[in-house]
Amino acid sequence: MVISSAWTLRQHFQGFPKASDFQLKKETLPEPKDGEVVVEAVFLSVDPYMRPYSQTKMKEGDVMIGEQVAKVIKSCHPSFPVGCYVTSKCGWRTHYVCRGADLTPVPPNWPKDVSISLALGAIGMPGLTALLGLEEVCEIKKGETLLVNAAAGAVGSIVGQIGKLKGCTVVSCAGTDAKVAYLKELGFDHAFNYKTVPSLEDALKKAAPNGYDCYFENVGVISPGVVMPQMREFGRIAVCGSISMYNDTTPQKGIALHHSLQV
Ligand SMILES: NC(=O)C1=CN([C@@H]2O[C@H](COP(=O)(O)OP(=O)(O)OC[C@H]3O[C@@H](n4cnc5c(N)ncnc54)[C@H](OP(=O)(O)O)[C@@H]3O)[C@@H](O)[C@H]2O)C=CC1
Ligand SMILES: CCCCCC(=O)/C=C/[C@H]1[C@H](O)CC(=O)[C@@H]1CCCCCCC(=O)O
Repeated sequence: MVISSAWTLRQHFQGFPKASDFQLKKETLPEPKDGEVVVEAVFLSVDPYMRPYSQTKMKEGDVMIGEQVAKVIKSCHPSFPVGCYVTSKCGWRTHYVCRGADLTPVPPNWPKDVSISLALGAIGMPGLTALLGLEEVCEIKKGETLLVNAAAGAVGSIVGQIGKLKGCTVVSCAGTDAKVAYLKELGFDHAFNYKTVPSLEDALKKAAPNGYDCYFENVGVISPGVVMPQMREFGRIAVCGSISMYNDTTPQKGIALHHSLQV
């Protein structure tokens, strides 16, 4: 018998999420049927999308959505033997009975010195988002100048690193000096703290006097009025997210790049 603990949404978030919006519940799991497995969570992910998606895709009392890296502890599916690792969208819970068809295997040749948590990060959804945004949306090319914000985050840090691998000049910003130091460690060409620079406009101009070919927008805090005049002719903008707005209780006024983002 396996008892699962699950974090549920006690009530929809109003503004910034609070601990009291969640409730931990226990549940006794049934035995797996043919084609099913029981998984045990190893790593859970907490991602920005959960804030807006909870509003539209969850009802109060539901288990929090999310992906996890998990270990198979009981199996009735030949492709997922006991002991193998998988990624699974089974939310914030310790254990779950899943259909094998809903699981993605973590490759068995995963390097021993690389944490499997990366299957939720650089090698998972955030890394793929970075790759797709740069290659498919921005169609980035060698020699171009790329601007990325939330650059120390799961998506932004991969955006900048792919940009460097592609031979681009990477201008990055983040919200603390410690993060800016990390961006420099990653080898990004320019990094600044957008909260403390005297003028965002000047910081962007100083880093790239000839302007930007690509802008990977994660936050929604640099106003279009500042960034648009600094885009080069035929420049491309990937509006990946607008995290600074997810906790807003009233929509922000003015022109924004993110207005067509929907969940
Ligand atoms: N379109 C898609 O398919 C996907 C879009 N996304 C989007 O990409 C963006 C980044 O995601 P991800 O890298 O996973 O995020 P992380 O949680 O790794 O990083 C988020 C960072 O955003 C910055 N930030 C700025 N304003 C706020 C705010 N008001 N509240 C919280 N954080 C803020 C902070 O960095 P700092 O201190 O530097 O300001 C924070 O650390 C999000 O907008 C997300 O929704 C993510 C995955 C897929
Ligand atoms: C205005 C909201 C913008 C949110 C942008 C964002 O962070 C999107 C992330 C999704 C991306 O499109 C690809 C994904 O896998 C992200 C999460 C989608 C999860 C849906 C979860 C539903 C569930 O588990 O039931």
